[in-house]
Amino acid sequence: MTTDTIAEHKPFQAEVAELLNLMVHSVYSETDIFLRELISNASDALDRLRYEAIANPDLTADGELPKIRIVPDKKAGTLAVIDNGIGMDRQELIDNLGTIARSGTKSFLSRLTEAKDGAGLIGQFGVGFYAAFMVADRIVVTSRRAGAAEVWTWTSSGGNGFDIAPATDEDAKPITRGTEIVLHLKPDAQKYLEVYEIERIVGAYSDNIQFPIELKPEEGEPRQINSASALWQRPKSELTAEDYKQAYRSIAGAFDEPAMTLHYRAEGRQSYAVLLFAPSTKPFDLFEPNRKGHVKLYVRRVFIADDADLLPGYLRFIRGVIDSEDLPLNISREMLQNNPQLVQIRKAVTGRVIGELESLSEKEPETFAKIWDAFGPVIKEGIWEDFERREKLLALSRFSTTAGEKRSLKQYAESLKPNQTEIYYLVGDSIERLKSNPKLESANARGIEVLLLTDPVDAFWTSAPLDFGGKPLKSLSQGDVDFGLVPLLDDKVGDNEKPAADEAATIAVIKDALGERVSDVRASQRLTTSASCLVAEGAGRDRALERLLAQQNRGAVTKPILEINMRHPLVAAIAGGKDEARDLSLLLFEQAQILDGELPEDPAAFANRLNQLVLRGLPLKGGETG
Ligand SMILES: Nc1ncnc2c1ncn2[C@@H]1O[C@H](COP(=O)(O)OP(=O)(O)OP(=O)(O)O)[C@@H](O)[C@H]1O
Repeated sequence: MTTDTIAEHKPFQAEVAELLNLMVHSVYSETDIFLRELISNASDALDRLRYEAIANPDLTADGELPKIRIVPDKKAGTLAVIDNGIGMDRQELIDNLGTIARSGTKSFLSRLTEAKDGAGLIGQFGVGFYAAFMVADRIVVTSRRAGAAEVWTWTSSGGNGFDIAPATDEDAKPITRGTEIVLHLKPDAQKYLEVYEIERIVGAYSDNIQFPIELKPEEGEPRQINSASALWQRPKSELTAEDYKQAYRSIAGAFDEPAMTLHYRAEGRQSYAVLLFAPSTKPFDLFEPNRKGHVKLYVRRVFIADDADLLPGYLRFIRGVIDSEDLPLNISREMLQNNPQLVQIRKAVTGRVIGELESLSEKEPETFAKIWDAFGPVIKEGIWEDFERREKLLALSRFSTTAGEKRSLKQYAESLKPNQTEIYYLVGDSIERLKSNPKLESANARGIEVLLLTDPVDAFWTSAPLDFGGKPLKSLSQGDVDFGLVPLLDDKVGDNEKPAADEAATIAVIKDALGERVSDVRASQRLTTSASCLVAEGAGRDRALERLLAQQNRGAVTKPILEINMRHPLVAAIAGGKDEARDLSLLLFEQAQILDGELPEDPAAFANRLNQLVLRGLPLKGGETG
């Protein structure tokens, strides 16, 4: 160790600099969270030490008990948070406190810059250590990696980077292992030196930290200010809703209320305690490509991993802890992957979570609606992925339909029309656009309910063969539909009328005009008032899925089928052998594209054609329809 502190100066990664800029010019009222973040880091460091010491007991051979200590110093205007955890060496200080490795940081930062409710967003992202710059204008971190001789000091005043230097002997001596973080508080943050303020914040955010948190007042002995119990190990009967809320906030680092809490102990072939929560708001990274879960694995109260795949990807929004009594403590990360005990736990807990969601949906539909609004699109991934639980997940799903909002398939099944044997849906970009889609006309005329699906994931899960209660799910933009046996609500409307044109002749003319643009032209069962629509082959992909895949360059769009309404005057005009038959045929095709949210291949030619027809003041045969 040297007392010669030649500091090396390093810049922050661009994202950190941007984040710090936001922190320093903070507009957030919730500055309290800085302490929660530092305590949470200290607790992680103690967890990691305990974990590493399983393989390397020397690390904790000194017998020092794990703890976190908070030391306010009014004279110096500093607040210190000290832990005797794993610590950081020089490189770790540089890497961990100079960069943000998390994916999605850039998009988060731009949202943070725009958002009014910054604190809520910070909670979702967990800016962690950097939150301390909301209250401090200078931060000094002194750390000794457990087992190492060297102690390093990291110093920064925000903005233009940090200095890293060997700690002076005087600074190094008191740190046997772990990290000391000294915040030089800004003038307007001096309140954080008050004992009652510190106690209040720890009580609110960090009471469930498993390690003792001690407060060392300027006068008197240090005393513990949290309850330091593994709450999930305590019996349910001892715990209040408030306890659970606090536990959720401290385990998940969240600000919202849990919408669902699941706490139980499994006994039998395996024993483990489970404490899981469903948040009531959506985190920012829900749709990040790496779909990691947030359930922490403990073994006999020792933290093992927070990415152990304890639940399937479609339940990745669930937060909490699973604490096993049977797994070996020295289980390695590689072993976690295929451990048969964990596979069993995963299966059982997944079943419990889904069961709990089911019963919540029945007993507290409004609370369930919150979860569904935030995470429905994620849960629906499971319909596609989890074959075994497909029917259960379908039953859990809620839909916007032509009959109302938040409808379940059970409700749908209860309101089937006479002779209706299928469950119908339509996939598209927006509810408004779907509602005006001509493919709904014939279903509407019969009062048949149709699910209107607008989440991107809907195009995928619907491509699996699905049925609910023995009724197949069927797309209204794919294959044939036959509503023939379902009576019309008002049998004077629409499709009981006699076709105005000769079907075979009309279709031949249109086919000739459209050539390669379509794979077929057919008379439609779907339409009552509109002239035409486009559908996909029954056996192929739905048009919405094709469009989505084509946008991502993952597959070519196949040719659609043009369906025409034989009772429509435009169609009749084609059959009338008018000179305009070709233009009218193209128009039927292009209209249908536009109604599906697509652009005609040649918009200029389309506009031109339309203008020509309007100018000619084409006399239409039959009555005017919509
Ligand atoms: N007291 C500490 N002891 C040891 N390492 C620490 C300590 N504080 C921070 N670190 C290291 O610095 C890293 C960055 O901390 P930071 O709080 O910014 O993010 P995080 O803890 O990884 O994420 P989050 O705050 O979202 O949980 C941590 O992952 C950890 O490796």
